[in-house]
Amino acid sequence: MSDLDTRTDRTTVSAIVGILKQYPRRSVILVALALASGLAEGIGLVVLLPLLGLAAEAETQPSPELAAFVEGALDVVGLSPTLGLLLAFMVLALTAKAGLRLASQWHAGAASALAARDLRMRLINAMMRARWGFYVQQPTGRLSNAVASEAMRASSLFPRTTDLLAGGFTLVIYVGIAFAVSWQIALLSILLGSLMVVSLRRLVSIARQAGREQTALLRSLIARLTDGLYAIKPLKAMGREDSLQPALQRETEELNHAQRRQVVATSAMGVAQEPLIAFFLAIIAYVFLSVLGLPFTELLFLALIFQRTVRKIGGLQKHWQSLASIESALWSIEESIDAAEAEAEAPKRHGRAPELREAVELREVDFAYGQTRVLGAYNLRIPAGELTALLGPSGAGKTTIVDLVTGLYRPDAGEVYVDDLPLEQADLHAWRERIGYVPQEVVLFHDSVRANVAMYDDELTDEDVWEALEAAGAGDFVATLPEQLDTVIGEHGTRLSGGQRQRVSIARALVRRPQLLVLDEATTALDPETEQAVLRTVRGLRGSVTILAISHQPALTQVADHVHRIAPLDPQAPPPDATDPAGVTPAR
Ligand SMILES: Nc1ncnc2c1ncn2[C@@H]1O[C@H](COP(=O)(O)OP(=O)(O)OP(=O)(O)O)[C@@H](O)[C@H]1O
Repeated sequence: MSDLDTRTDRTTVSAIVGILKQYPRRSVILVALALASGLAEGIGLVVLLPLLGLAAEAETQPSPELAAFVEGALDVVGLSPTLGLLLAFMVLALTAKAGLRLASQWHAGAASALAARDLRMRLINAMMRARWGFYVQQPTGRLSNAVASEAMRASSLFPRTTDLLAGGFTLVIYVGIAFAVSWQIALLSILLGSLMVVSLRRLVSIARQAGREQTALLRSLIARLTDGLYAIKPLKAMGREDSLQPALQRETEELNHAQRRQVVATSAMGVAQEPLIAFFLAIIAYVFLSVLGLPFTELLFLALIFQRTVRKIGGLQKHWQSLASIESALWSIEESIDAAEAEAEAPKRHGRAPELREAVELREVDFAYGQTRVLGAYNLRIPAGELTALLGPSGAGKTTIVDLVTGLYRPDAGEVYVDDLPLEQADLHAWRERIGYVPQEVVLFHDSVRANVAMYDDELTDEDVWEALEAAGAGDFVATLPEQLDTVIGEHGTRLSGGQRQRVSIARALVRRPQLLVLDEATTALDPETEQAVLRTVRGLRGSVTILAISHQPALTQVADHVHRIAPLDPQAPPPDATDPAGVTPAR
């Protein structure tokens, strides 16, 4: 389950500290509210003392000093400790405590939503800035899961941390009161409370482990499901959807078990605390009444203090358990953010904006995917304003060349130049803004034709979109669609034919009038007539637009100004010399 389990710096404490440090102002407010509500609860308890004094003989008063302190405090403001006043005070204090808890929870809820938003935005921003290589390594479902479910689970660390702090403060106040009443009962509360924590600590680790398993399983399940849905058509067509099901079912079952274990551990914690506290109370009552012969009123108050203090200790353990069960969601989303940030490209507007006037050139470029060498000292010149065709068998490295030209990959050696500007020193974003790219696999959104062509660029008008559709040979069929530009084309454009999808994709590449148009097998799905029409349009763009086209189709070679043939590198062969292994054949 990756390094979620093994990184020793990732503890519940570091999760709490991390989240508090990230929101210092909100944390201070939350801590102050927690403190105030703890105080209010403490006051509610302390005014019980004179009440008991009123109810019983003064000498059986459990803590005469504390009672005298309350009476003195009331005296300062000119009030005497009557039954009505004390009861009113208690109700007021407990109401104030409830109000403060409400304010604290409201604030924690808002903070939690903020934390979820921030985690999501950090991941989304890091993903958008990441190199192409990052996406190649990631199942997309994992990232979707991080944005949707992990951010939500991780953000609830904030309110749970506040609950823990509030519980901690109240405990400190209770322990203080307990000491003021009787140091013996205070020590007993701490001792037996700690004993309870130690005996139930296994339930915390069960919840933590179950939380980790859920995080890992959700990650894997959503990634698998996303992949499966992407490929659902061939799976269905071949009756193979069932082959996907066992793994999905297994993970769903495991998720169910992990979730159940967490629920059982959480409820067992609450359930197990009660009898333990009752057992402790019974022993205390027996010892105090029968052995020490304490009056009942005193025992009542001491038992109340003991029970409240031990309950607070138990409450802290419950909050701790609840934090432990979700901390893995934070580690998982942080892991995705770190991975994306480690692959960050140079920031926008960094370097010189390339002006393509002469040519794009690959000079002595070496490139390998890990151990797979694809290009060795490769040279290619794509003259500005002309149509260059790149031919070669499958796997020869044509798409890799396109990815180097667009700066999606960096060469291992050699360089890509735009005129005389090495891409290394260029403003990559500005360069890509000048590129129109039609990928081998058409990727369309479940949205309107307009959105698919303009790609949500508000500066593009409907006229721009129609013009691009006409140029791509798509104007006629879009005009016949029921809602024309507003027609929603389905998931991945499934409501269109393959050729229609390809034309929409070409229109998308043309709509911003690129300087460099890259067509990666862009006309393969078109009938010969449409292909000819599109190629005529593409050819007509020469002069203002530089075109790099990859194709197996002879049609392209007939209209290209230059045809380059590339052969796959022999993995056994020594590194090639500086001559172009592909050979360069001017076609016209
Ligand atoms: N991300 C990657 N990781 C590892 N190897 C890769 C990766 N992408 C491509 N390759 C390998 O690099 C080689 C060149 O791939 P590339 O896609 O550039 O070929 P191509 O000429 O465009 O092929 P086709 O005509 O089939 O699209 C192939 O052997 C391929 O298996």
